[in-house]
This record gives sequence, structure tokens and C-alpha cells, in this order.
Amino acid sequence: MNRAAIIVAGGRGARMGSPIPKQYLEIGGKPVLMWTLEVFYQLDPSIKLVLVIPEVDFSFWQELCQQFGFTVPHEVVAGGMSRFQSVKNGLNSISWKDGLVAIHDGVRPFVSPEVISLGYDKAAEYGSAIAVTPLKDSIRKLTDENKSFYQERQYFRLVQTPQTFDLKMIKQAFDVTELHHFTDDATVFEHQGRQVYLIAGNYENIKITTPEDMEYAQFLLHRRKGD
Ligand SMILES: Nc1ccn([C@@H]2O[C@H](COP(=O)(O)OP(=O)(O)OP(=O)(O)O)[C@@H](O)[C@H]2O)c(=O)n1
Ligand SMILES: C[C@](O)(CO)[C@H](O)COP(=O)(O)O
Repeated sequence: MNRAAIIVAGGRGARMGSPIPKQYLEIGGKPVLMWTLEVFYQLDPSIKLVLVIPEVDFSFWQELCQQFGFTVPHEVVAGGMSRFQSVKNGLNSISWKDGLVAIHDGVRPFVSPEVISLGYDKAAEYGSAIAVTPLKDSIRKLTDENKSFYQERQYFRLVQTPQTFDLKMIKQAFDVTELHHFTDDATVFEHQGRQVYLIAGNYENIKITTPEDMEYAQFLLHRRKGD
């Protein structure tokens, strides 16, 4: 079956506050995005890679690819004003009648190949596969009255990407007006009245969001190299 991956990197990284958006910052000697694309490519070079970045960054990305000798084949697509719009643009660029598509944040370079692989397998079986992890900490629910209440953490999961889907189903799901609660692709899919299937993600698969995440990312790379 055809397999594609949409790597969304159309954001500006406001919470990182760096002069260049976080997806282009270097960790371990190359930009974050290159690590992310490589995980998919090394797992299976036949996966069609679609990279979504802001249109204004197209030439900058081309320069980075030349500078770092980056040769992983990928198609570049213009991002939108929100993550939802960026994913939609990525989906519209895939003309296959059917197949599977993994949607992954460009700023999650530590996704494991096993999670990506499991995502494709389970999405082929169930129509969707959403990577999640159990909570390690206790949690409390806040109220408007400034109170807080214990919550049973076994009923909660932290949501990661990849979120992998049957291509036809997810394209159909994205053919809607964007809603405020569409923070990921699972919410768009279930808005269609479909149930999402959860798979185990990997704890290292952090979303690089704020400056301390960059330090942790460096640490994870050093640990991988055995330094
Ligand atoms: N218009 C947008 C907004 C976000 N994203 C992507 O969605 C992923 C997760 O979003 P987030 O971490 O929130 O990234 P930013 O929007 O860049 O960060 P911030 O909210 O701090 O500005 C990132 O890979 C980001 O580039 C995107 O493709 N298009
Ligand atoms: C898609 C996502 O990474 C899953 O955890 C997340 O929902 C993105 O949210 P953000 O607040 O826009 O970073």
C-alpha cells in the first residue's frame, strides 16, 4: 500500500522566541527538521515525504539543504495560518486515490522508527493510529472558583504525533471548516463521527516548544551517540 508522511513545520515558534523558527535550529550539527525527515527516510525510503513550511522560507530551506548536504528526497508544500491549514495543504498535495498517511510535527525529531511503523500497521487495520503516552505525574482539574480536584490519571493520555490515517478518510475529515478544538488531527478525524485508535508512543518523542526543550534535545542526541 502507498505510504506517505506529512511533516508539518509551518509554524513560527513563538514560544521558543528564537530569531529563526525552531524547526531550523541546529541540534547535533544539523537543523531539527533534517533529523525528523531522516527518521522516516531511514525507516523506509519508499515513504513519500511531504514537508510543509511557510512559503516565505522556501529559499531559506533550499539554502540549508545545500549547506548541510541534505539529500533526503521530499516535496515542499506551503503552510497555512494554523496547523490545521498546513496539514490540509499537505493532504491536498497527495493525489493518490488511496494509501496511508502519517502526519507528524517537524519539531518532534525523536520519534522512534518502531512507533512510525506501528502507526502505519494499525492505521491499515483500524483507519487511524494516534501515538500517546500514559502520564507519569498526578494530575488535578482546575475550576473557575479557584479550586482543584483529583483526577484519575489512568483515564488520561498525552497525545503525540505521528497520527496516521487511511488517506481517503482523513482527506474527507479535513474537508470541513476549522474549529477551535482542532489542536491535532485526531480531533478532526473524530469530528466525522469516527473513533480513533490509540498506539503507544515513545517518551523521548518530545515536541520542541520552549528553550529548555532544546537543551533536552541536545542531551537526547548525546545519549544516542553514547557521549
Ligand atoms: N501554521 C502552522 C502552525 C504550526 N505548524 C506546525 O505544527 C507543529 C506543532 O505546533 P507548535 O509546536 O505549536 O509550533 P509553532 O506554532 O511553531 O509554535 P508556537 O505555538 O510556539 O508559535 C510544529 O511542527 C509547527 O511548525 C504548522 O505546520 N503550521
Ligand atoms: C499535534 C500535537 O503536537 C499533539 O500533541 C499538539 O496538539 C500541537 O499543539 P500545539 O499547542 O499547537 O503545539
